[in-house]
Amino acid sequence: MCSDIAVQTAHLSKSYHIYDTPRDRLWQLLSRGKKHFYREFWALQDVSLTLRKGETVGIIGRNGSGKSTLLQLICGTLSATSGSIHSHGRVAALLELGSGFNHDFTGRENVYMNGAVLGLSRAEIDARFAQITDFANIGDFIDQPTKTYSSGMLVRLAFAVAVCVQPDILIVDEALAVGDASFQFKCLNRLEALTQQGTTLLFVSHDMGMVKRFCNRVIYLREGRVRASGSPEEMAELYLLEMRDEQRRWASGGAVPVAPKAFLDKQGGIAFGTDEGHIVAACFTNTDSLYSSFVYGETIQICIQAQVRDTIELPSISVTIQEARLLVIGGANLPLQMEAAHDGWRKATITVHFPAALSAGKYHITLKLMNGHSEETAQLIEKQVALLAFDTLPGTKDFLGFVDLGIEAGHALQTSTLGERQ
Ligand SMILES: Nc1ncnc2c1ncn2[C@@H]1O[C@H](COP(=O)(O)OP(=O)(O)OP(=O)(O)O)[C@@H](O)[C@H]1O
Repeated sequence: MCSDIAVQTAHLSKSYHIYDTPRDRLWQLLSRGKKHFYREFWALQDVSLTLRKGETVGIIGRNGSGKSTLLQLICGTLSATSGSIHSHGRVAALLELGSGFNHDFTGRENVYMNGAVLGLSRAEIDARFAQITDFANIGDFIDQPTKTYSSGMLVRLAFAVAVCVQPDILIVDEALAVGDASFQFKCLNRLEALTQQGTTLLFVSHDMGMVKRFCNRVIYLREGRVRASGSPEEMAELYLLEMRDEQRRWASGGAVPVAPKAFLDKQGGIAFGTDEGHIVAACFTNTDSLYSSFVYGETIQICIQAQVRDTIELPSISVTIQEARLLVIGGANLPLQMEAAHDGWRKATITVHFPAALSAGKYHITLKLMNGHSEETAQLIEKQVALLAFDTLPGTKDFLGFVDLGIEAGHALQTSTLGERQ
């Protein structure tokens, strides 16, 4: 295998035997394989992928699409029905909560057992033990059986072992969702440090924000097969498109499908929606184009034209401002004032403005045409992903983060007043 490859799978498949009744299982035992009393179910089919050293790869897909099966096959806790897997280096995995632990053992004993499974000698675990307990931060519970741990404590200890053994490949299955916010933050920092040192990270998440923030690449599984793989932004949008499609078909009894649509920028991009309406045009008013740049404090103004079928009751436009990796910074849903109907369609033009109270950098604006006035209840008609782009140039104002919240010091309180409140 080429030296920069961490994991390679070829035509990897996993099938389960499904018995419709317990009696069928018994018949199967008695027939000694002469006849089949089961149905074959392919949880994973023909998955070929290559993960390079230091890559952070996200696996996304709806429930039951085969994500956990793939991770378990790669870390060797499940055997494949066909196909091959080659991995290079030490593989540490955080799969089902506490799955690597023997719950009659104490935390300390489990750390040693887990370390040994990962190929570390007793002396090597001794040398890392303080670092592990420090990271897990579960105090005296380290000497209690892990069956007395809360789910958060289990994940803390499992995570501490996995990251402190300096794995070459780290596999994480939604484990982070269990820990509290401060632990998640600590873990994310540690994961970032590990990948910078060359660890390959493979992780499953339903949180598209996390996937966009963390991954270099995303593999989207659907019904056990690789549906697509590519940039986190593209894969998250494709996943969303297909989820939306399913919801709309379901809500409309199959009448309204969501499909890819023409992107308004000729340079290419992602757009999808229904045939109930369109975003006809959009531009920054200062450049009359989809691109612009602003100095801190200037007003950013965009103009949007849209049209919807006259059956749409509550047409609205959602404007979302995103940073370079498309993480949302802010936005608003704005009702559209429609013109009179003409040939079954109604048109509207809206201008939207907000201050460039942003740190210097590149930003995108995603537009969504919707039916309904709130993000939760509205139905999507068209989404143009990151259609507009602008730069903000460095200003003189000094603040932290992306947005200037206008934080200022108030009048100083008398020390004695503070004392009285304690
Ligand atoms: N032991 C088993 N016997 C039969 N079917 C199984 C078994 N384990 C998993 N499956 C099936 O395989 C499919 C893939 O399961 P898997 O757990 O990999 O999905 P997933 O994408 O991780 O789902 P989720 O997002 O819900 O965790 C599912 O339809 C599941 O029901």
